[in-house]
Amino acid sequence: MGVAGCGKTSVGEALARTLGWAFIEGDLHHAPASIAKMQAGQPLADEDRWGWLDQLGQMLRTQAPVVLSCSALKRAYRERLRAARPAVGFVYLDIDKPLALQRVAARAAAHIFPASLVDSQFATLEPPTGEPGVVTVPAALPLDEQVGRALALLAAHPSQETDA
Ligand SMILES: Nc1ncnc2c1ncn2[C@@H]1O[C@H](COP(=O)(O)OP(=O)(O)OP(=O)(O)O)[C@@H](O)[C@H]1O
Ligand SMILES: O=C(O)[C@H](O)[C@@H](O)[C@H](O)[C@H](O)CO
Repeated sequence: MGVAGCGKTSVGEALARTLGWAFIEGDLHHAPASIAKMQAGQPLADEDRWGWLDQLGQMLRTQAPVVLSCSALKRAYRERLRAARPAVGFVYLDIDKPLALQRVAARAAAHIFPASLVDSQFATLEPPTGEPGVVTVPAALPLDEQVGRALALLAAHPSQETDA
């Protein structure tokens, strides 16, 4: 979990590969209207995200063990996923705004998400610090170290699946 550009896809895929688990790319399950909204430079609102979160929650419930990439920016969004799958764990990829902007701008031409929306991601973000079943991983660390830290969460909570 985390804002655009924090590394959800990169870390999630690498973690799933290491574990031999399936990987679900949360961005592929946004409604077409939500994709269009982001492409038009408008941030998603709660109403755009509830149905998407419920769909992802159902996938967590039925396809576990699995690694899912999902922004899950607000506590209420994470609670929605926890309600669907109580054993879910979260890998919070902690990134600062300059690095997120740099990463999102670098890939803007090939991606649904414009750099102009990065500010809104940080405005929406409620960091999960202090919530149970969360590991915070700096987004600037090398990938293999990030995977190692995510695995440590699973070692501490063996029944936990991971939402990167
Ligand atoms: N640990 C890392 N070190 C250096 N670069 C990274 C790291 N993780 C990801 N990146 C780079 O940052 C960019 C964004 O990564 P990625 O697409 O995985 O993030 P994301 O959170 O899934 O983004 P989004 O949700 O906006 O699609 C990519 O160009 C990726 O190669
Ligand atoms: O909740 C959201 O606002 C979205 O899920 C975004 O975070 C993006 O889809 C993603 O990060 C960009 O690729």
